[in-house]
Amino acid sequence: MTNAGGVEIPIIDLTSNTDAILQQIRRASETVGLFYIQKHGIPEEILSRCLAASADFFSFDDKTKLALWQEDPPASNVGYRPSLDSKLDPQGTPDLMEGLTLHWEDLNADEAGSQNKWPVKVPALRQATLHYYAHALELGTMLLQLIALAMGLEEDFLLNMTGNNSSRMRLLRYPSQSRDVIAAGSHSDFGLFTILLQQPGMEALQLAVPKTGWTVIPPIPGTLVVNLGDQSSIVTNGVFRSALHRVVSRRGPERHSVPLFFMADADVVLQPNPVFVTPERPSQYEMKSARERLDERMDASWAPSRRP
Ligand SMILES: O=C(O)CCC(=O)C(=O)O
Ligand SMILES: [Fe+2]
Repeated sequence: MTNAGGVEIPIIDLTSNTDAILQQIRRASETVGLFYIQKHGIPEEILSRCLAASADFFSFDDKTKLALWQEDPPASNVGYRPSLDSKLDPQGTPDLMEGLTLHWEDLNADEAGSQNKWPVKVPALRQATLHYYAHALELGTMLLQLIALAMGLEEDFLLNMTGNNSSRMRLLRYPSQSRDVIAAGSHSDFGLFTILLQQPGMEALQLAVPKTGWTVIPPIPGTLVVNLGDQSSIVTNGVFRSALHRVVSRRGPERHSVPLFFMADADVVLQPNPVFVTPERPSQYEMKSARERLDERMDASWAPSRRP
């Protein structure tokens, strides 16, 4: 457990007994929608190499980065977007981070056929990010099963929603700051859950905790953060909470992070599982496809295209 402003956020040891893991996932998911995992099996150097290659990419000039331009979704969901191009909180100020979005491809597949946009000037980026992606997908598969069991559903319930691997990874850089600012607006993630790799030593992520308010979720050595997204709330009719979070950049150097979003496939119809719907608790969500819901959220948070 770590105590964040009076709230207990578990650090779940993934090598411990399954019942203990499920109990901790369930409790965290019903209260704050976020937990840490440790002994997750991904070697430290895979994480640090991914962050280092990402930092290397972002250090290049705008021309190099803008060559990887991501068209407005839904036309495209891979590529580069500069700072101020999204409003994760549609009522807030534009987000300060720049980002390169990737989707899964096999490292051994021919790069020429890749749907990702890779910078020719940073050849090491592909290997470093896909290495981490491969490990994180394995971990994500395990989490899909554990979270489904923690929901009281069949082990394969969430896995079956993600058969096409609609996951997305984003490499993010937050610029250095001369004062504390909201760098990514308050939001919940759109998918089932997110595995978040944070740069060691930099406190910036904050979680809205009921009755407590914004609480820092610091990077803890040897751990990764897992936060639930809206699709997990929908499946459980609101019993599992999607974590409301934001990023506050502190005065100081730039920061890097790598969220990996696990999402239901676009054609999956999202609705509460019947076990969560009772006469006392009718369905709180309209039946819609994952694609429809994603498009709605993207439309709301995507600032008008500023392609230079
Ligand atoms: O950079 C972070 O720590 C969080 C980023 C985030 O919340 C997001 O991209 O959805
Ligand atoms: Fe997020």
